[in-house]
Amino acid sequence: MSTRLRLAQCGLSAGKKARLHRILYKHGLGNGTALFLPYDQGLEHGPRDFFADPIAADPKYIIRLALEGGFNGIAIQIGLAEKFYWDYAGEVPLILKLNGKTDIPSDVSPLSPLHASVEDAVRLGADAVGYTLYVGSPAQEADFAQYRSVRQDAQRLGMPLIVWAYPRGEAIEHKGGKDSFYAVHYAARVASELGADVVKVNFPHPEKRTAVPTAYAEEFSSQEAIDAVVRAANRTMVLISGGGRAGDEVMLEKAQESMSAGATGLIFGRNVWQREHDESLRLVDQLRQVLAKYPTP
Ligand SMILES: O=P(O)(O)OC[C@H]1O[C@](O)(COP(=O)(O)O)[C@@H](O)[C@@H]1O
Repeated sequence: MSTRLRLAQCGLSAGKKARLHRILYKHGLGNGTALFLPYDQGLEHGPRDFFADPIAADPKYIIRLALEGGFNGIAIQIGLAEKFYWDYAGEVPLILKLNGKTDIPSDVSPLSPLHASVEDAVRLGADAVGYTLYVGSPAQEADFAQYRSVRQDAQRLGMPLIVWAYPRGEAIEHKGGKDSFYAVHYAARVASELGADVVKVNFPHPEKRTAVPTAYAEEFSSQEAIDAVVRAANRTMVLISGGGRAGDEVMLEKAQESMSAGATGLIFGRNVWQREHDESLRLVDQLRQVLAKYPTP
């Protein structure tokens, strides 16, 4: 289904539609696909993520990289948005991440607390908000309740809601793991059931089959798995996460399979900025070439 059709059929408010239209058609390739730059890892993982290329610790450098690379948007936390986005407001869309946590506590029962609001996003000129939902966490009940208040605010204020649907916690570790096909497939469906406008998922790994429900125990190719994930999200647009550093070939194949499955786009962070500037732009250019093959005018 084309992005425009999705926007037309989803009963979105005019505010959500206008913002999504701006992100998808006025930035990036302008063809209905999206390439986002996530930069919340300083909170989620700590400064260790910047060791590979220390300049990446500088938020100004990253925002400029997003502009230079022709990204559709940059996802950052409130502190960086307030101190750094102002200089570039409107030049590259802002996705304000509303919740987040450190990785210092164990991942047994994760919950990502809120520290910004949809009102903050409106004030800062954001075109979308991001919420991390830990699908299957023992703290899921509190997470769902917190998510509900964000969804209602986003609905009221016409702000598109992007859900980082991340299977996490003790239970999923015993059922294939957080990036098994079973886990990612389920997460995509959960985000759609819970009213996300866009869902961001990890690329599924069908080979991770230990203790998964029997329906997932047979062999699936990675293309079959990502096809099913995008279908599971139905009218919710899908973005595929980058994950930790991997080879360029692996990343390009992931991009190709995701777009061919009908994903709206990619949200690659560490694989883009954990390297020298020219190398970052070279990978971005290759990713844009993949997106250019899947326009949804
Ligand atoms: O899988 P983890 O460790 O929770 O990673 C979370 C991080 O991954 C992202 O979702 C995507 O970024 P990357 O492309 O760097 O993986 C970030 O927004 C977030 O900080």
